[in-house]
Amino acid sequence: MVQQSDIPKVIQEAQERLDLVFERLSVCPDTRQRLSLPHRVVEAAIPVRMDDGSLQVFRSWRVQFDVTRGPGKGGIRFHPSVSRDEVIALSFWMAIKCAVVNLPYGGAKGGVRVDRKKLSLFELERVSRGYMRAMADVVGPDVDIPGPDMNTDELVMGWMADEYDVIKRQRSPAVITGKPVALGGSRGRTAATGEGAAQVLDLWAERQKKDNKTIKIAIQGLGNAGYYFACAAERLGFTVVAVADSSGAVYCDQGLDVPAIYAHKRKTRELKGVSAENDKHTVESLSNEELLALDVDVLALAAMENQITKDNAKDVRAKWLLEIANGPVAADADPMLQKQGVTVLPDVLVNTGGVIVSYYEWLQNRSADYWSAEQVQQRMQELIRSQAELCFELAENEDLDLRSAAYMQGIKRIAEAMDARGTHAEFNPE
Ligand SMILES: NC(=O)C1=CN([C@@H]2O[C@H](COP(=O)(O)OP(=O)(O)OC[C@H]3O[C@@H](n4cnc5c(N)ncnc54)[C@H](OP(=O)(O)O)[C@@H]3O)[C@@H](O)[C@H]2O)C=CC1
Ligand SMILES: O=C(O)CCC(=O)C(=O)O
Repeated sequence: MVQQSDIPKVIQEAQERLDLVFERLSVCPDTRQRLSLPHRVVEAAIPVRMDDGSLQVFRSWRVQFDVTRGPGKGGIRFHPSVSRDEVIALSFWMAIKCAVVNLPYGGAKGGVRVDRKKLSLFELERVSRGYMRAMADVVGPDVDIPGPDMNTDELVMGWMADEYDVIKRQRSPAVITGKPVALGGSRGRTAATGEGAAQVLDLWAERQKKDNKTIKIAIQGLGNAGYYFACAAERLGFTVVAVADSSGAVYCDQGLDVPAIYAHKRKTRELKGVSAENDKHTVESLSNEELLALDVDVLALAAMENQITKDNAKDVRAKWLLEIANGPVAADADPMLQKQGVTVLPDVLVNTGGVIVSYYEWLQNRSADYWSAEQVQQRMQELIRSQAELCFELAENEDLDLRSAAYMQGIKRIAEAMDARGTHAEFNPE
C-alpha cells in the first residue's frame, strides 16, 4: 500500500486537482494509487567540457510516469530551474495529456538544469549528446520516446537522434521526435503545438457563436509554442494585440505584425527595442504583469508554469484563458478564476498539437512512409478538434469546468487500460 508520505508533494498537488474526477468516475480506487508514484525516475550527471577548457557537470532527469497505455512520451526541457519534482509533475501530466487525445502512449518527461542562453553552439551540442548518452539505455522506440520542450528544438533533437544511433550502431529514427526533416522528422512538427492550440480556440469560439474577427488575444511567451500560435490565430481571423517574452511585452490595440516582431526578436534575442518601424502601427511597451492584466478576450499563456497564481488571478480581465504552456495556472488560482467567470481552456487539451504530430512522426518513422505537410496538418486538425469536441460535450453533459472534463476524458482511458491489463482483476464496481 502506498503511504501518503511516499507520494511526491507535486503529485499530491496534481492529484488534488483530480479529486472531483475520481469522485465522479466509477473507476477502481487502485487507479489513483497506481498514479501516485512514477514508474521510473532516472537521474544522471552530464559532464561537459566547455569551450574555455573548464568542466561543468549538469544535473539531468528522465521520468517515465505511467506506461500503461503505451511507451512513455514527452519532451526534454533545458532550463536553469528545472528540478526532479518538476520533471515528475510534467511526466504525470503527459500521461493524462496523451490519454485526453487518445494517443497510444504513456507519459514521460526529461530535463537538464542548464541555461541554454549561456552556452555556445558547440557546448549546446555536447550537453545534448551527453543527455542522450546518459539516457540511451532507458529510452527506445517501444519504451520511451523523447521530444522537444522548452529551449530544445530540432537542432537538439537531431544531435540526440544521431548520438542514439552512434551508441546503438543502428538507425533508429523512431527513438525521438521533433527531429529535422532531413533525419526523419515530420513536416509540421515545429508549428504543431501553436497550430493545435489555435484549432482548439477556433472550435471553442465557434461553439460560443463568436466571430473570430471580434476576438483580441494577448500572448505570454514568444517561443516555439507562442509564435506559431500567434501565426495560426491570425490566419484564423483572430487579432493578436500583445505578446511578451522574458524581457517584457509589446501591445497595439489594432493588432501586431507578429512575424516582424519575431524577426526582431530572433536578431536581438529579445522584444525590448521593438519600435514602430517593426510594426504596422505604433507599439507600446508593457511589463509582463501588465500583459497578464490586459482587457482582452483571450489571454494565451505560452511560457512557463505558475504564471497565474492566487496573488494575480484577481487581475485577469480576459474572458477566456488559453493554457498553451504546461501548468501556467496554479491550482489555487483555478477557483478564483471560475468565480470571476473566466473560462480556462486547459493545457492537457490545448497544447496537444505538438505531441500529436510527434506521434505522427513516430508512425512515419516506423512505416518509412512520409506524409506531406498538408496530410499532417489535416490529420492533426481532425484529431485535436474531435477530441476537443468530446471534451466540450462532456463538460456540458456533466456540468463540469473544462479542466475537469479533460481530466475525466483522460483518466477514464488510463483506468480502462489498467483494468484491461488485469492489474485490477479483483475490482468489480458492481
Ligand atoms: N514546444 C512544444 O512542442 C511544446 C511546448 N509546451 C509548453 O509550452 C511552453 C513554452 O514552450 P516552448 O514554446 O517550446 O518554449 P520556448 O523556449 O521555445 O519559448 C518559451 C517562451 O517563453 C518566454 N518566457 C520565459 N519565461 C517567461 C516569463 N517569465 N515571462 C514571459 N515570457 C517568458 C521565453 O522568453 P525568452 O525568449 O525571452 O526566453 C520564450 O519566448 C512550456 O510550458 C512547454 O512545456 C507544451 C507542449 C508542447
Ligand atoms: O512531442 C513531444 O513528445 C513533446 C511533448 C511535450 O513535451 C508536451 O506536450 O509537453
